[in-house]
Amino acid sequence: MMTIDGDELLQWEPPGFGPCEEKVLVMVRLRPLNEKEVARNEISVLECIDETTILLSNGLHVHSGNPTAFKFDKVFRGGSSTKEVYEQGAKDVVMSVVSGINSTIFAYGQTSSGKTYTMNGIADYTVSDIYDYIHKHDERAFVLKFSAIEIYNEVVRDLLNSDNHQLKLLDDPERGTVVEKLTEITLQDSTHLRRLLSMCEAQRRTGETPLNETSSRSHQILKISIESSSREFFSRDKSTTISASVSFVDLAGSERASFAVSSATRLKEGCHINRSLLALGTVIRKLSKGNHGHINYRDSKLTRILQPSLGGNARTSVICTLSPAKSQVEQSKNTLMFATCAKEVSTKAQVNVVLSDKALVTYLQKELARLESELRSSTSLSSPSDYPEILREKNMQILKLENEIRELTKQRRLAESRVHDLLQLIGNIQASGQLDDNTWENEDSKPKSSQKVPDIQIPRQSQTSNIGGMWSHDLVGNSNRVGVEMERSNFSEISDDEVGDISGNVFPSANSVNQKEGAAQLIGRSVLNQPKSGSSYGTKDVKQHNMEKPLKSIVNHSPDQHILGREVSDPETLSPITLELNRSLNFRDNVYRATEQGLTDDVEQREGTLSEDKGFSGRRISLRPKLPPSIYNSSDVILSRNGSPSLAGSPYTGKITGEEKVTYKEETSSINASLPKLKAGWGQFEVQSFDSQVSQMYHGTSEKELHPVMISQQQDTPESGWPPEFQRLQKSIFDLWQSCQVSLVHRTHFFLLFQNDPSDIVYWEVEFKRLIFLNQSFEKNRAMNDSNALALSSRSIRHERESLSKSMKKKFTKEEMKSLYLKWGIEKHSKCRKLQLMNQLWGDTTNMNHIAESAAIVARLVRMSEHEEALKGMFQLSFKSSHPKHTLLTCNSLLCDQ
Ligand SMILES: Nc1ncnc2c1ncn2[C@@H]1O[C@H](COP(=O)(O)OP(=O)(O)OP(=O)(O)O)[C@@H](O)[C@H]1O
Repeated sequence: MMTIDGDELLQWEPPGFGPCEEKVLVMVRLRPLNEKEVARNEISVLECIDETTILLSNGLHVHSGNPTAFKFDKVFRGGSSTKEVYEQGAKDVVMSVVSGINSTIFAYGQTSSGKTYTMNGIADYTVSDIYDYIHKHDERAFVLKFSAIEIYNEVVRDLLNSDNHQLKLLDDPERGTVVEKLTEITLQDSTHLRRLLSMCEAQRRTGETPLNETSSRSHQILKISIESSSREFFSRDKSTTISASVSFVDLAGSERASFAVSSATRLKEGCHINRSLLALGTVIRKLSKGNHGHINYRDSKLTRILQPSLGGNARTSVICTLSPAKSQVEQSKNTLMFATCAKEVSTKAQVNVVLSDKALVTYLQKELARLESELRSSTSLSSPSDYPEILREKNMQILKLENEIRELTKQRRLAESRVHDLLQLIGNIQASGQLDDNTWENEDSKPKSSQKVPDIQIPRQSQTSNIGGMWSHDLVGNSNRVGVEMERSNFSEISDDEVGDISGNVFPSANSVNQKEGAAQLIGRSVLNQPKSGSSYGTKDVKQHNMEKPLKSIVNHSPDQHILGREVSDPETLSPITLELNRSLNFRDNVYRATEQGLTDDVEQREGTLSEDKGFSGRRISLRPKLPPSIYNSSDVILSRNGSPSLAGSPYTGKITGEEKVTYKEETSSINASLPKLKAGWGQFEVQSFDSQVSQMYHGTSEKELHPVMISQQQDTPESGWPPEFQRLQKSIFDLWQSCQVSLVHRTHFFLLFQNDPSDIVYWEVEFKRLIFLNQSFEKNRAMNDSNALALSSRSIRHERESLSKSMKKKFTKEEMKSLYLKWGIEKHSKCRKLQLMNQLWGDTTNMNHIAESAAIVARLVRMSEHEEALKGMFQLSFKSSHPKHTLLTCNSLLCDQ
């Protein structure tokens, strides 16, 4: 048995963090002869001869006859106090609860042998120790809850609710058997808990039997649940919440019915008591044999409820109480037999870790890193000089994907031409006002009834996501997650309906379609929802053609087909980096979806005070995260997450605390401090000169015809030794962000993410190219005077600013806000000061301090400041080879890291 005490508790973890198999701890407690027994001149037939052995004699006296010795983990003689029983046996098991391990302690024995006497004492000492522990560990926040039931005549009752209702047992796939509608009270302090314990004692069914005037006629289960997490806002432990419960089970007397019975009521009780104890005994006996087979926990409510403690994931201890009196020798023998079987039962104790969303993201990141490192293990490249090699390798992968794209493009064309035919047909049908067999021009073109037309697939609305207003469309679709993503608002040529996943539903048989509605279903919303004017087919045709244009324009934006120095031979080939980025963002999208539910929960918790039932967010590591479908837009991401998507707040939060409000100054300085790292990193990374590329990328112009922004930047004096190429590129990006009205959250994410690793330059390049495209799209909209498209993008950034301004109050203290207004020159009595501030952010693209401060403010508002790496992992955009420690991504390492 492992010893856990005091401060070591939180560091304790079972070997390998996985389940730790251990035997049930079995103790025997002998009580002294009571007054009645003494009065009857009873003699003692039981004696503890050492700390682990008890002798039972069938004869007149324990030393006469032929005593049988029974050995247990611990035996306590009549004179032992309950304190000794607790300290020397029970404490070790019950206090596992504070380290996240469920534990259970049973009292088993015949009536009047001292079960209640022992359990009350043990519960009392446990309460003291738990609260002692909590006081010594004020770096962690604890939430304690209490519930209590009794099982009387196979009926479960809530001891904290006096209405006597019968409670149902439900089977929960994740939590096992749960008691429905059970009262669970959040504890304030030890006095509160003791008050509740007395209340349960008063509520419990007792009755008079010949052996015990206040005999407990029911099985009582008291349960204290403890959840704890670090109080520190940025603590490494914060992301891990541990949660466990300790149960105190005081069973009803194990005597035979006839033995203690004095009335019909007692007889009925005795039958039920015996039935459940018999089921308990059977379960224990089967478990003790090791060869488990089917264990029928469902034979009684008692065994159903106690299932986790019997061979489950709890640490379990059984205290068998005995009367030494000769008159009860048979009952004592039964108790000792039960104890002997219980000794052989094993459980698999396990730390119950509840992962916060943040920890879940970290976990997924690490898992990803591990998988990536496995993939790369053949090359094991690590130094910056190896980056070109990595790039080459990636290019190879990209070429492979490009081939796939070509193949899929062919397939799409084929499908389109069939859709074309079919639409024409439907056009005819619509024209004739009727869809009947005559519509089909000839028998061959008419699909047979109940026959599918397998290779015609309907374009359907693609799942789009628009996180922070960016990266919304996947042009190729889910089956081939390679495509080009671009900002929805700036890509007005493509509507949701057009951006399709060609792997839609298989066409239904034509014969089943005999009405216009049928036809509408047949060709799908994306086609029939076209404007009524003109032929729907014609419109679709044009739009399908347009759909290809952006793809081509991305490829063709550089006249000589150079993308990052790689020649692109096929005009349909996409930029490798675009492809890589897309893959990353799809991954990010998935992670966001996976965490969104928890994040929303987190927000709910922040907004209200901590309720009894919602003390903690987060998921148990063993549970699969639910993946609610979600479509993001820039305002959603800000409003619903209450912060950056990867930065799900604390697993345990009531209201935002003062600690949470990390000062704005700290954030700004941390961002400023990290800028030199980029500078240093630049030197190590072999980069091509961007000057020529950059100039060519602006509308295919030569260096002489630079964009005005670039020209002005070229005239700038380089600041503090930054490589001028990078400065120019970065400033161009800042300008383009501004002119393309790119989401502030995106700018901040990007700016904060890509500044520590020399290889990040690649992403700046990619971002630049993407922005060039967006800018062209913008220009086109302007040229076409497409006020709708332009208004849409302005609206989206305005919404974002409004959303950010709304969250300012929560994220900044009044003083901080005041000093921000002062600093940013916002008049004291002017209106909408928060919005004014938001409108200024990211505006001065020539001033690096302005940029860093803007990023710090936005980061603070969406809580992303210290998590660049986490976000980067989510974007899956690091070329860094994984650190070896990441390869051992087990729960164990996760916990250790925390
Ligand atoms: N170790 C002990 N030392 C002194 N008195 C004890 C001890 N154990 C039990 N007693 C006394 O014996 C009496 C019966 O104890 P208790 O009610 O705990 O028995 P029980 O096993 O719970 O009985 P039942 O199953 O009928 O509820 C009580 O008055 C209690 O104070």
